[in-house]
Amino acid sequence: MLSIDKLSVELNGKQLIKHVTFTVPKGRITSIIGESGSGKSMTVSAILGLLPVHAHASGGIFLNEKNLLEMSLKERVELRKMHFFTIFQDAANSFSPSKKMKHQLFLLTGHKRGHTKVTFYQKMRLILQDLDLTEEIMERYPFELSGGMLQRCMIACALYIEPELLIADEPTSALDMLIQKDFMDLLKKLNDEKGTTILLITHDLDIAVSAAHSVVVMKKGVVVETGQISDVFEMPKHPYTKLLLANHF
Ligand SMILES: Nc1ncnc2c1ncn2[C@@H]1O[C@H](COP(=O)(O)OP(=O)(O)OP(=O)(O)O)[C@@H](O)[C@H]1O
Repeated sequence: MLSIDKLSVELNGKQLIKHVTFTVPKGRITSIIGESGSGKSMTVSAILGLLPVHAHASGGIFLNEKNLLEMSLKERVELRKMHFFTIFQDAANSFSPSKKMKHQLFLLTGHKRGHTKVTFYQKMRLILQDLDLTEEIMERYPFELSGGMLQRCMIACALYIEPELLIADEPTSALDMLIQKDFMDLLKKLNDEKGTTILLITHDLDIAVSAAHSVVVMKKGVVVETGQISDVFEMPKHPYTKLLLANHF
């Protein structure tokens, strides 16, 4: 569904990622792993069309066979709005502190889909109930909710939007252990029940192995290994993957 082909990103004469190639199959969870600075977030920024201003991307990012790098800015904004949904590390930063949750949830979902507020309330209320969030949270401000509740709100948005691709960039890093598991269970449920394709970026190998079907291992801006998670974790081929796993388990 999403296919990254020899993607390179250069900024101020420095190559930040080089010839990155991997696929994100439809309906599966694919995880990018690698230590800090390996290029995980830069790859995601390129996919989202959110690279730093002077960065230059080359190669291909194909969504259903269309190369995103050949699209106009306007087309990419539209594509991001209609087909992608992103959950970042710190949900608190995804929301404005000065607006009630109902306005922000509407902007992230119903508004994007062209729904009226009445339709939005009807649908969102049911989704929140399913996630054990009372609809009363819609009347609250983000700072009145916990980090775990805010990440659940992001899942609620994904359930509403049903995006073609959900990108979760270190979604559990700001959560404590128990809430992390809870969040990952919801993400897996979204994939199981709705067939949502997920690209999960994490430096936490436990999270990758518990959730993903396949894995992309990055080191210093390069993909060193890809494959089914069980194959890569049981029989890693690249010395860097071996080292990562040996240091972890
Ligand atoms: N805005 C930027 N300007 C210049 N260089 C950058 C910028 N953002 C990232 N880099 C560089 O790009 C490379 C890849 O960084 P990236 O943030 O993609 O790594 P990462 O694997 O996501 O790390 P982390 O897990 O710490 O987020 C690093 O060398 C980093 O220093």
